[in-house]
Amino acid sequence: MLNTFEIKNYCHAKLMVESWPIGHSSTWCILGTNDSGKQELAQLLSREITPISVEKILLPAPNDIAIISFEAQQKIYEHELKIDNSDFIDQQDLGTLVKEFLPQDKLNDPLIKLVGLAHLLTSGYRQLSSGESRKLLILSALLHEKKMIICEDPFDSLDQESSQTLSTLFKGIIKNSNITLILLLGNRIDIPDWCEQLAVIKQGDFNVIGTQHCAKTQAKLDDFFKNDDDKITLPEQFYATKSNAHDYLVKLVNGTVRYQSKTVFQGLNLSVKPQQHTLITGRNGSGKSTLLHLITGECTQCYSNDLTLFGHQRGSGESIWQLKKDMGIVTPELHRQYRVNSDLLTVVLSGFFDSIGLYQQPEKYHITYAEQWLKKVGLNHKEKTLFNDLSFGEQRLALIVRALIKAPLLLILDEITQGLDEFNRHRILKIIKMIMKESNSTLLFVTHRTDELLDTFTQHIKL
Ligand SMILES: Nc1ncnc2c1ncn2[C@@H]1O[C@H](COP(=O)(O)OP(=O)(O)OP(=O)(O)O)[C@@H](O)[C@H]1O
Repeated sequence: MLNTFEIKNYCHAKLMVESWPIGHSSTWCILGTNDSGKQELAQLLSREITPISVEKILLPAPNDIAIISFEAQQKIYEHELKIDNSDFIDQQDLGTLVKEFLPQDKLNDPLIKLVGLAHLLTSGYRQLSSGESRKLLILSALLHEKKMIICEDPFDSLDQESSQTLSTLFKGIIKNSNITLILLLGNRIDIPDWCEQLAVIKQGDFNVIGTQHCAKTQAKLDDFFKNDDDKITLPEQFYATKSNAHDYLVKLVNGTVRYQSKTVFQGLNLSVKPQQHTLITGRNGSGKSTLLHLITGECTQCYSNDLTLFGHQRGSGESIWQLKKDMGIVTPELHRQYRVNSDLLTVVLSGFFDSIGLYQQPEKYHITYAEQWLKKVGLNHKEKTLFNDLSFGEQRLALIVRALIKAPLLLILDEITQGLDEFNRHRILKIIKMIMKESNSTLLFVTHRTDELLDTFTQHIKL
């Protein structure tokens, strides 16, 4: 007989589940805002947390459960950094290879090609783009035939085609297998139409609200996401941003980036004039982040390229730190790298000094600005919370504020809304739109989400 999964009267300091008849081979979407308890729910399912009391808990064995989330990706990345032996072996240590994440007897499985990872089997995990690493974890869970797959915001960081492929894949697999699929979502638009059951979680309180295609369920969902349209104004610094004295903020001529035998792009021309807000789109792995890393100096091939920033040719004396004074940067890479465990206020203040961690004494006005910004994104009550104790979405918000705080000439924003719930996403998009319309800052913006292709962008680069 097949097991049917169920939880009844589960009580934990941060989570309360009265009744959740999960069933078997079922599909669930659990909706909740950032820090609503979705993370704890995943930990409940994988038995990483222990309840104060529980009446009934029937779940697959922890080994039969896979959790795919930005937190899980971050943990793997940190592990990979720890085992990196590049300094000792005198060559680049690739770390764990993509193929080592997959069952060795299934390395020819057609699913690998279908999700676009076949050409990356011998790449190291750390070399993958954010979308590629997400696809790998999903693929690994499917090929390892986990009984339950819990996936947080599965479509965040996937390009349109990959999202479609994944959705079709999930739909087919669920129909023909014994997998129970639980999607933890922060945005209503991410609910796939094939998902049967919906539940919500708010401040740790979990409630089933019904089947998806039912008017009553939709009404409950609308009520859950009801929002008093909050009025946001830009801080004064944005109106005082100096304008750029040069014709171009960025000029890349015939740009090329290669890793060993792999060419990420070549012959790429990009010029961004002041106020020429630029949208960059393209498939996973097409080189969007690499292009931004050239500009931010993270990719050392900036020196072998004909690249001019704020009128300074790269490699002609101006240090990246001097150039970074005029840049505000948020990228998945920065989020991965921000591992100094300071409190939230300190993280935001570090934006004034372009540092990871804070090594300079901030002025009083810095602190006032930081507090004002935290209030604008609803995080003022958490200013003393350690960065690592914030949810992934809250960490992302903190890094966005860190980039905005000095009202820079150039804002480099790479998939910044990853992990944000729909309230926070719309709030950030509103701020971004105001910056484009009302200030002297110029945006370089990468996204996969079609509702983020704002009409305020004046240039669109497709890679
Ligand atoms: N250090 C490296 N060595 C080898 N390959 C790399 C390295 N860094 C990136 N790549 C590869 O270069 C390609 C482009 O990566 P990049 O992160 O720029 O893609 P992207 O367009 O931003 O993708 P996504 O939409 O998934 O974020 C990817 O296939 C990635 O695996």
